[in-house]
Amino acid sequence: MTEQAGTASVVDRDYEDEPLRVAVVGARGKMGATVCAAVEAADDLEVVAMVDAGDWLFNVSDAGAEVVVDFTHPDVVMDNLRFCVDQGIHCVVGTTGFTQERLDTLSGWLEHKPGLGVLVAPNFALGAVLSMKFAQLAAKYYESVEVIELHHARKADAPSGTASRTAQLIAQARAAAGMAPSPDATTQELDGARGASVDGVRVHSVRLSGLVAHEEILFGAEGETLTIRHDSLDRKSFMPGVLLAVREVPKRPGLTVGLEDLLGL
Ligand SMILES: NC(=O)C1=CN([C@@H]2O[C@H](COP(=O)(O)OP(=O)(O)OC[C@H]3O[C@@H](n4cnc5c(N)ncnc54)[C@H](OP(=O)(O)O)[C@@H]3O)[C@@H](O)[C@H]2O)C=CC1
Ligand SMILES: O=C(O)C1=N[C@H](C(=O)O)C[C@H](O)C1
Repeated sequence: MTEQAGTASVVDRDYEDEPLRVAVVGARGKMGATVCAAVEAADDLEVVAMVDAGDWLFNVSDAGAEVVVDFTHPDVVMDNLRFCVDQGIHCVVGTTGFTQERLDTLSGWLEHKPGLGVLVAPNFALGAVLSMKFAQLAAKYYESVEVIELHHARKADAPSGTASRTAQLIAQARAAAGMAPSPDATTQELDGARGASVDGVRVHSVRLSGLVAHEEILFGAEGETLTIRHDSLDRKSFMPGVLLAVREVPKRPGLTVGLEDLLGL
């Protein structure tokens, strides 16, 4: 992907009856291809550019895109966003790898672009967003918690962005409630057997052909357990959330993280 800073300002929309012009970056990937089909099928949206690895990113601005949807790779997404922000193009980002440092960098860029919106969501599936919310609610009632995420074998990153975010939200809820760490008497373990610690919450990653995207949040207390499970069985499950974000992001200046606000959660 070729990147070059531009100077265009945020596009003002005064032709509401025309379809919103959308560019998809990562368009030949599993998610990108599904997004292209979903956008094309929506009467109020149109795909004006499809860009993938090795393509010229200026195709996006040359095509007059108003919103870019990025489903690429954690290694390249910040460069893509830098370009889009410089060009004044709103962004919907599904690509994972967003640390707090990256989000802060993005917020800093947006301070210089009043009116420009970027939405970053670790998961666009309704059930995944609800699962995170339910987990936040349950967190303070259970002394034990662990997260298991299960994905297709071609996934680049582990743990998943959704599992990391889930663990962070649980950790915040536990800290706010003044809870001690989950009990764990392990003194001897094979490396990795207890998963990764995300803000003190254990996260386990399974990679298995045949799967799409799945997550279980396990809570435990004396004499009971609670399991919250979500399954994306098809990438179409992400599309209502992606399309909602595409329609909403031009109306939401600054950085929005997650779909919760858009869903009224
Ligand atoms: N937020 C959500 O709801 C969801 C998020 N995701 C995330 O989205 C991302 C993509 O997932 P997925 O579609 O499965 O991955 P894929 O590997 O199938 O697709 C990524 C595509 O991006 C291309 N690409 C790589 N670098 C660039 C670049 N610099 N510019 C443009 N295109 C580029 C890749 O090309 P090449 O293969 O040649 O490198 C590939 O075609 C991941 O981070 C994943 O975790 C996935 C599902 C849902
Ligand atoms: O790579 C995937 O497939 C997915 N990635 C996102 C993540 O890492 O959380 C969202 C979903 O789990 C599918």
